[in-house]
Amino acid sequence: MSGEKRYLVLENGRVFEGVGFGAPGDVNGELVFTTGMTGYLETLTDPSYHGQIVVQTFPLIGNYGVIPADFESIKVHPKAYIVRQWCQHPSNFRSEGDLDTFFMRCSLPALCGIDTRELVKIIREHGVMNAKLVSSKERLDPSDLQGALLEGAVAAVTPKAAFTERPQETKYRVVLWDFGAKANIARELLRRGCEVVHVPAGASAADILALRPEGVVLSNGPGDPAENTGTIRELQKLCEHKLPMMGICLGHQLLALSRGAGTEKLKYGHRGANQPVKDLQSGRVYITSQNHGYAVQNDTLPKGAKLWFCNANDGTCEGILYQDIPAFSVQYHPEAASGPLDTGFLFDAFIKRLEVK
Ligand SMILES: NC(=O)CC[C@H](N)C(=O)O
Repeated sequence: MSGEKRYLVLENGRVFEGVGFGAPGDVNGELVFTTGMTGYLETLTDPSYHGQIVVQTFPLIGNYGVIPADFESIKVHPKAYIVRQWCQHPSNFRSEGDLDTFFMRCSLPALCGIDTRELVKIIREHGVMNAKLVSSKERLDPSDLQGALLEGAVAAVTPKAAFTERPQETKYRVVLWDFGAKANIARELLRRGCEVVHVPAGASAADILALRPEGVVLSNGPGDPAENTGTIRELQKLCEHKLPMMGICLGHQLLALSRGAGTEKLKYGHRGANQPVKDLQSGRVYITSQNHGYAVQNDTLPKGAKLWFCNANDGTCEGILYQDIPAFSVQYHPEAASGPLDTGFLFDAFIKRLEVK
């Protein structure tokens, strides 16, 4: 642990002075907060956080240590990590160490000892903004924080080449279009007898069809969905083949864009494990895990796309049921990890569609 003074500088010039831990180094990124009380390992290893500085609203993080079996990918993705307090003596039979040692090993600079409640209130009022974590008072000038910092995010986390995961007994072949997929998406599919062929973001519709899948899952991923113009074009072509499709988070946004809908950046996004979404068919509300900054605009849904779920807090689009193609998509994470398993039934609904094909 460095124990040195570190400064968090916000785009609006506000500075928080705290104590550094984890790796040394100055970084900048988009500052976002997550409200999950647990699940910090899943958050740290979720590729959708690529390029962001993540603040945990829960004041004490790290109590159950570092458990590699809970990771959602093999890497830590945020640029920096901010907590009120981290636990120096984790207690859990599965733990392999503490956060500080882990962050030093994976080169993640972190900050503790600031008033995270005050910081989160600023983000909520001002909206998401850029920030930097620096260790010298000489670097407090925020003028280098303007503009988008997240361009090309998907390219940084998508696999370089296709690879396959096999279940004990294969019933179906599913392509997972992998924009930085969380591991639990593949686990949910494997558990249901799917061979999962991960394909990189740059795959074409023809590449995917050549694999002869029974269905396609579009994964989560980082950054602004609208910048993935090549993928959106290929997705449009793929839709003509009427394969069963399921989109999750970024995958949901890309599918909507390929059908002619628009996306927008939310003021501060939804990140946490207790986001309520309402099923507009049944009226039932589910508690879901979420991590996104953009959303599909409800008033841009094309003909053939029906709003299925909306966020019970702010009414934004949380899911679409397509009627002209055999596809549905959700803005939240049915694979949870971490978070409630309420909506795991969506994987069963997808498998059902593979059966009738
Ligand atoms: N988890 C995700 O897939 C996030 C999608 C997209 N990058 C967003 O922030 O909205």
